[in-house]
Amino acid sequence: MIQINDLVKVYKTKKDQVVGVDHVSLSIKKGEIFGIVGYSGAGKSSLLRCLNLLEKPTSGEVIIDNISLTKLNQKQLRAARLKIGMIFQHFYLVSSKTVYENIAFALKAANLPAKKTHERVIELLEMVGLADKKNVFPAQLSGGQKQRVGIARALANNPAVLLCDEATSALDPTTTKSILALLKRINKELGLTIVLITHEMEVVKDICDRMAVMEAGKVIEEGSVYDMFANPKQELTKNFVNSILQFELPNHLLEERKGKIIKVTFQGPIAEEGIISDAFQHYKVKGNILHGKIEYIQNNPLGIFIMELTGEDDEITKAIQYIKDRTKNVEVIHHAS
Ligand SMILES: Nc1ncnc2c1ncn2[C@@H]1O[C@H](COP(=O)(O)OP(=O)(O)OP(=O)(O)O)[C@@H](O)[C@H]1O
Repeated sequence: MIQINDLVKVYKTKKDQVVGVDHVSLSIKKGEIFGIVGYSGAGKSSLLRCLNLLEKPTSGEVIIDNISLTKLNQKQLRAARLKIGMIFQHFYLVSSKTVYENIAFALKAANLPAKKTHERVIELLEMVGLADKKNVFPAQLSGGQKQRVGIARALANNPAVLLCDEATSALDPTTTKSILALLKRINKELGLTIVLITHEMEVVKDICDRMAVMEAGKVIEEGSVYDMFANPKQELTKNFVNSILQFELPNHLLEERKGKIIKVTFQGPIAEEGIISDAFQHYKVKGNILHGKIEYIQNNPLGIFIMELTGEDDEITKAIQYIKDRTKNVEVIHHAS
């Protein structure tokens, strides 16, 4: 659906040049929700804005729905852009127009008869749950409602792709959840491909199917959201995952322990099985859970437990092996000295 080939964006300033996007290649499938995460300055906005050519790439190619956007002339690009909706952190609604007019304005380029425009605006307002707000001005809306107008406007021309630029970053956690639920619903109902950029891993965990992590203009890791949570490889990805799974134990707690401390990650349905209690039954080992959590990522359980094992060294080794054989992911994080 979206193919990004060796994309580079260099900003030239008077004195020097800044690389915003550094040789990025990505494939985003039709109908998926793809998240791009990274800290400030990583190049997320630059990459997203290159996807609809709001920023002109310095080199490389962007192909959407088999059309190479980077090869189009201005007129062709204007037509192609109608198929790419975009929403923003700060909504960018026109303050002097009502909700209805803000949405109708987006339909201007489509040159629909007035009746059709009216029907479409009403349909969009219903889709985003704002039918009763059609005559109010943006200043009278909450942040979440403004973003709903932004979504309705972005969907006006039936786009195939929706680009979301930190769309929930200005919203409180409850409103964020409701906007994410709306995005998920339109993704399912309309088969819309969604690309979102965010610095919040929670957003990715809630609605994305796959994700990429960016640092210094480059994509340093990509994969299914579940795999990235279960088995992050790069330090930065681990930091993002830890921002949700927060499993750092205080040093003094580690120092007070007498046994071996292990971190076990259970993937998929296995998280629901009693592997640990089985291990304790089979071997003369006592376990003390120091931290534990089961997260559900796209309805798949991912269990992470940190525990102290005490007993004979030999028995502990066997118990660890028993758990390892069944979970594949056991890490000894501390030995008592
Ligand atoms: N118009 C511009 N002119 C010059 N440099 C720019 C411009 N836009 C972005 N940059 C630079 O490109 C790099 C990537 O910025 P970008 O805004 O894409 O990152 P980001 O990950 O989206 O960060 P943030 O979340 O803070 O927006 C940064 O070093 C930034 O300073």
